[in-house]
Amino acid sequence: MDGWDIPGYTAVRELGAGAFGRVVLATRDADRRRVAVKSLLDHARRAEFGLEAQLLGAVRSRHVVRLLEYVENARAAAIVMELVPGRPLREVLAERGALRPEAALAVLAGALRGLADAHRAGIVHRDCKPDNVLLTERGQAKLLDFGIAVRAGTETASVGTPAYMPPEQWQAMPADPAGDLYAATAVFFECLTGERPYRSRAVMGLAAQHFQADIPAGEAPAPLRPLILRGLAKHAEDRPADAGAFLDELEFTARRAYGRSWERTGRADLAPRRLFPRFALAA
Ligand SMILES: Nc1ncnc2c1ncn2[C@@H]1O[C@H](COP(=O)(O)OP(=O)(O)OP(=O)(O)O)[C@@H](O)[C@H]1O
Repeated sequence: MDGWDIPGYTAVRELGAGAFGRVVLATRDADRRRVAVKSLLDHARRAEFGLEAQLLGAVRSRHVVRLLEYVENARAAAIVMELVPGRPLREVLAERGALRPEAALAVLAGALRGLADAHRAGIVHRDCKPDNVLLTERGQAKLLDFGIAVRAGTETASVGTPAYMPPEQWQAMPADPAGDLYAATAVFFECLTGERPYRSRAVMGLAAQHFQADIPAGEAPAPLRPLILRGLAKHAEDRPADAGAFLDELEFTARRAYGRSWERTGRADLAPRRLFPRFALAA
């Protein structure tokens, strides 16, 4: 593969490319283990990339992709991760549009579990969106891409993905876990309806909608509207106290509306092997 210079790893094929790097399926030469390697293309961003690896390495969670190693030398820098056989939620939404409510709830539950573990480690993800949620073969959601994550309380310029960004992130307020609950709810809304909550094409128009527009909870199935209203509350203090508290609300609501096996039903609906036979990453 062009430009591949990560000692100890052999590239197999590209999995995805981002703004500053690319993610490659590779094998670890020592034991032939298959891994995902995110390598840096823009070396001016080495410090940020190192921080991404450090923050990812600080999170221990079944719902966050696991860091195996950070490789750095004069020519290259690479984040070596467990390979998650699955598909990005973005792809699944593009193919299917809205998901059934139980599947949307399973995605939100997985994202909240991953975020709860990140928050427990003092880290705010700041970029929860369908591109950064992988659905495993068993239909579980795993968070990835800690590229703009920071320690809670850090002040930075306003960065993020406009469609999912909470009002306080637009205002460059110190990073707060409550912002991740907002972004996860925007993703949940998209899973339920096939649309983002706010759709202005102009960035400033989108900002205004996040700040002022009525929360479009009416587009979601009636039993789930309270979750949308809580998670997309304009003010952080009106959202659930933390990801764990939001999970409790979710579980209570889901069980009442869809019965005790809502999560099993939702995950079965998301399991890529059944729905997407072309997917063969694990083979
Ligand atoms: N551990 C992994 N296992 C399997 N696939 C992965 C893994 N990590 C990343 N990918 C794939 O690579 C894509 C890009 O990953 P990631 O978002 O971390 O890169 P990025 O360069 O930061 O991208 P962007 O700039 O779009 O945020 C993901 O959407 C996913 O499809």
